[in-house]
Amino acid sequence: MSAAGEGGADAPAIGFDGVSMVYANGTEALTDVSLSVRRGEFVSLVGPSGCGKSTLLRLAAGFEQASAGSVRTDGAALGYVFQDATLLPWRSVRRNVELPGRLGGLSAERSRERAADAIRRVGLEGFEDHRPAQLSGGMRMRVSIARALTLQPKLFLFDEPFGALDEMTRERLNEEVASLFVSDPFAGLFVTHSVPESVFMSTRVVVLSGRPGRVVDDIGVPFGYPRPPELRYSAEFAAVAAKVSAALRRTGDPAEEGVAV
Ligand SMILES: Nc1ncnc2c1ncn2[C@@H]1O[C@H](COP(=O)(O)OP(=O)(O)OP(=O)(O)O)[C@@H](O)[C@H]1O
Repeated sequence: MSAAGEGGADAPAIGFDGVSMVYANGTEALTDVSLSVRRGEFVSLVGPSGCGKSTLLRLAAGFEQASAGSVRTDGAALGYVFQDATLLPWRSVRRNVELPGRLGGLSAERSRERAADAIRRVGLEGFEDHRPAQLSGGMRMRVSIARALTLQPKLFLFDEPFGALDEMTRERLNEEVASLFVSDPFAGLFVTHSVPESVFMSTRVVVLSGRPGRVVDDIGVPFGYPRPPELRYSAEFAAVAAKVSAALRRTGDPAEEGVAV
């Protein structure tokens, strides 16, 4: 059972309480997950492949209904960035980014303004008239982030958005998303298979067990923002990453081998 759009001024942007999820074919994806994320918190979800990370995001977005427990949001605007940029190939960058505003009933002028602002925030000024095929993978992902930004999300869901990118591009995009978070703190829920990425981005890293996923650890990351790129090479950073890796090892699932450390 789930209920969305409830809670007072101090309510978390997203709260899972005792959530279990069994798909119609009988696959048990999640069991008894309780977790909440407030604005100003950036929470990464890590865990073995197939442990239900994407399922949690889909529940947060209301794309799926939990089989048990409750999923509550504070009703504020939500942004979702998928693993693939999922752009319309025949539309320009500008027209891709304008799309959610138009579909959401904004005027053409307001959609244009929001799109221009979002394109500037992700550093794609000058590429407005390009089509997706004319962009690099990293730029396509920036378009996808800009498209979500036009909704002015207070809850931002990221489903392993940078997994397909090379390391340098991925690190740059990590820094850019972190700076979007600093400039207008949303509640972030970020799925990744990369331990360093989870630590670099987050205020907390939540570790899920193998399927059916349940929370096995919730590790605070004691660094402020903005985070300099060199942070990744510090002893303090390595210590937090080691904690996350150790928690993943405790999940005892062979799929954990797929987790980059
Ligand atoms: N619509 C669906 N119907 C049935 N089973 C599903 C459905 N969606 C996901 N599953 C199953 O639920 C489990 C959890 O899937 P989910 O995609 O949430 O895991 P994940 O942790 O995000 O995986 P990965 O890390 O590999 O992306 C998997 O076993 C998957 O096959």
